[in-house]
Amino acid sequence: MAKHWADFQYEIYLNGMTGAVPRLPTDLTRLEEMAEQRLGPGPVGYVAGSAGNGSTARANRAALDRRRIVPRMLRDVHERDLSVEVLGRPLPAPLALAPVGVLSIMHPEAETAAARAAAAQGVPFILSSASSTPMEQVAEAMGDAERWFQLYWAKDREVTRSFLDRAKAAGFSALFVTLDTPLLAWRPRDLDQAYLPFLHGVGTANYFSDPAFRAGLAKPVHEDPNAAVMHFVGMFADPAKTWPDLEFLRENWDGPIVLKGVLHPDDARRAVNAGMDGVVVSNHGGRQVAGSVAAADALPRVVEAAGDRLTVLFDSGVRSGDDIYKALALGARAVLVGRPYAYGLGLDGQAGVEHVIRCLLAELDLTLALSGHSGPTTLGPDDLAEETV
Ligand SMILES: Cc1cc2nc3c(=O)[nH]c(=O)nc-3n(C[C@H](O)[C@H](O)[C@H](O)COP(=O)(O)O)c2cc1C
Ligand SMILES: CCCCCCC(=O)C(=O)O
Repeated sequence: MAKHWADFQYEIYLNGMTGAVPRLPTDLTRLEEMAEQRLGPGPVGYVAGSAGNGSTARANRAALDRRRIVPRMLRDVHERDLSVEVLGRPLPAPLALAPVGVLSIMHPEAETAAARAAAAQGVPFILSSASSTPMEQVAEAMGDAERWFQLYWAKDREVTRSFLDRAKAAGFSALFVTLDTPLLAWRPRDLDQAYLPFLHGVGTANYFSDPAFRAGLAKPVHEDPNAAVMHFVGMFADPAKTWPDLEFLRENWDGPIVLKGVLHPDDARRAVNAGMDGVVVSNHGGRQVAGSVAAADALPRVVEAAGDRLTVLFDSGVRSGDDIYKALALGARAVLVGRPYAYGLGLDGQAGVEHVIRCLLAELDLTLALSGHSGPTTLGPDDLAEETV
């Protein structure tokens, strides 16, 4: 029998009999405020912030909230199984941790603690290329657990090649290429505090440890760290890239390639033509295009365009198990979550990230069961109604 993630619920109640209550709230929307009180406005502002006046982030939430679940009754749900296959890999649940850069602003153990939490819960960890920890160290912390690598597609081809070689050698099985960040967006919350973590003594050890990156520096990183950061900022992504450039990645990566940040159905068709394996329907959690379409509103059209030719994943605004349910019902195979686990990390390290994963999946398990589903594979658009007001 598959694991019932919902058992976490009674674990919490039973622990309560000895006076113990969870260290973190089980309504994950409360984490941001707690994190801000604990960690201060700079780092949490960077994590919580979004592009422009925040309308894309709000639209992400509104698009999920507007869709309502239509539960079905009297369907045997006593045995449930949340497992799904994603990119040819069996996963215990339709969830992965999204790539989030420079996690050392949240916790000294940064990506290593988050990756350990993912491994402990059997959820894939997607490591950001802008991580504060070299990818080899993260891989070592994960043993043989499922790990995927997110690539910012650098201007310098040798840096990209070096990252791909390192990721392959470190056992990352899939490549997530982020397309929505050829430039850093206009982010007022960070601008008003003049806070960009990379320039606050944090750096990104993943780049700074890379031989091809270091070859482009006039002085070693420790002699001129700000110059190293500005070199990173200037080359981490490339606004000149176009679809034919994907050929280089296809030639240099043997495993699945997923394009992150696709919102238009024509881009999904282009992904198919370019030999890609999947897309993440995402607007980067509202952090890139101010005024963008909500990710959940874009999802059905991308799913339709992809047919069975691409694995379609989803992120942006997921805060609860019922949000995951809705994304799956709209056609996503699995969902990524970003900010909630970054706050969990900031508040309680590896345990905080595990708490976030377990809350999301317990709530998903219960929402499925209470709505008449034994697992994610039977969900479809008929399980949702859309509020029109
Ligand atoms: C602080 C922060 C840093 C991020 N860094 C990256 C990154 O390095 N690479 C990337 O592809 N996406 C990055 N993202 C975007 C996430 O992968 C994801 O798309 C987004 O967080 C999903 O929205 P959510 O936070 O509402 O779950 C970052 C997001 C946040 C909040
Ligand atoms: C200037 C470097 C930007 C890295 C972007 C990290 C990210 O994806 C995000 O903040 O969002």
